[in-house]
Amino acid sequence: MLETTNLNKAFKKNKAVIDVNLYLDKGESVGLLGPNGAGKSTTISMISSLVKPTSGDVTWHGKSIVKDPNAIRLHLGVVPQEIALYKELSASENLKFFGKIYGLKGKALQDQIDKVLGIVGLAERKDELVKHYSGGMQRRINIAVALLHEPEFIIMDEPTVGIDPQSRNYILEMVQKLNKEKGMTVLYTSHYMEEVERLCDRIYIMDHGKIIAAGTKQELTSILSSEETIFVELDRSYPELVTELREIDGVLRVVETDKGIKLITPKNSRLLGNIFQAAERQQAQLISVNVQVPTLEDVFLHLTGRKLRD
Ligand SMILES: Nc1ncnc2c1ncn2[C@@H]1O[C@H](COP(=O)(O)OP(=O)(O)OP(=O)(O)O)[C@@H](O)[C@H]1O
Repeated sequence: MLETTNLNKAFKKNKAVIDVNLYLDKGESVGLLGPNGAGKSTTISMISSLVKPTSGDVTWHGKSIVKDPNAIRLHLGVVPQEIALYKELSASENLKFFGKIYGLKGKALQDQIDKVLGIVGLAERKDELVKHYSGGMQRRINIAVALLHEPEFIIMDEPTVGIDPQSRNYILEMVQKLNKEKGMTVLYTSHYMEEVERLCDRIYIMDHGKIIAAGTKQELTSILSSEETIFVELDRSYPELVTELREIDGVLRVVETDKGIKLITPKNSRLLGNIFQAAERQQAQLISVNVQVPTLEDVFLHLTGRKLRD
C-alpha cells in the first residue's frame, strides 16, 4: 500500500534520513522506534508529503506522492508531535474549523465531529475551551482532528510524550481499536519500546537516520537468541562496577539503567560468578540478579551499544 525506496533527506550537511526502505500493507500496524533525533519525524514528514526528499521515492498504491502529493492526502490522517489546536476555542469549535478545511460541512460535518469525539472519549467535555484541558485531553483532540475525514491510514508521531499514564493508556487502547476493529493502517513512531511492542505487528528500528533492524517483535528479539540479558539490581549507581563488568571476558555489552546494570552475554556463558566477584570488589549492594527474556530495548542495545533513551 505504501512503500519508500532509498529515501534520503539532508538538511545542509546533516543527513537526517539515509536510504530508508520501508513498507506498510493495508491493515497493518507498524512501529518506527528510535531515540530522539534518529530521523523518525523527518521520515514521516516525507511519507505524509509535507517534506520533499533529497532523493528516493514514496509510493502510495504504486503512485509517487513525491510527484503527486494529492494521491495520498485525502486518505491520510497525521497526528503531529506538537499539539496543533486553537487553545482559545472549544474542542468542538476546533473540530468544526479543521473539518471545514477537509471540505466537510452541514450534517456530515456534525456527524463526523460527534463520531470522533466518541472515539477519543471527550463527547461530554466538547464545549470546554482547549486551554482548560489537561495535556492528555489536548492530545486526544489532536488525534480526533486527524480522524475527522475517516482516513484509511493514520500516522502518529509520538502521541503519548509528556502525558499522564491514564491518558497514555487511553490513547494506546484507542489506537489498537482503530487498527484491529476498524482496519485502519497505522504508522506509529515512538521511543518507548513498550508502546510499539504492544501496538505494532511489525517494527522498524531507526538510529542515526538509518533503519538498523526490521521485523516482528519475535524476529527482532530472536537476533538475541544466542545471547542472554543479565540484570543486576543495585541500591545505587556504581560507575566503577560498570567499568569492571565491561572488562570481563565474554561480556558483550554493559549499560547502566535506572535501577542497576544490564549485561548482554553469550547464552549459558556462566559469568554469574565473575559478576558477583566484581560486585564484591566494588562493595556494591546487590538487590537481585536475574537472567531476563530479551526485549526490544536489548535489541537496540545489542545493535548500537546504547540505551534507546540515552
Ligand atoms: N527542519 C530541519 N532543519 C534542520 N535539521 C533538521 C530539521 N528537522 C530535523 N532536523 C535534524 O534531523 C535529524 C533527525 O531529526 P528528527 O526530528 O527526524 O528525529 P526524530 O527521530 O523524530 O527525533 P525526535 O523524537 O526528537 O523528533 C536531527 O539531527 C535533527 O536535528
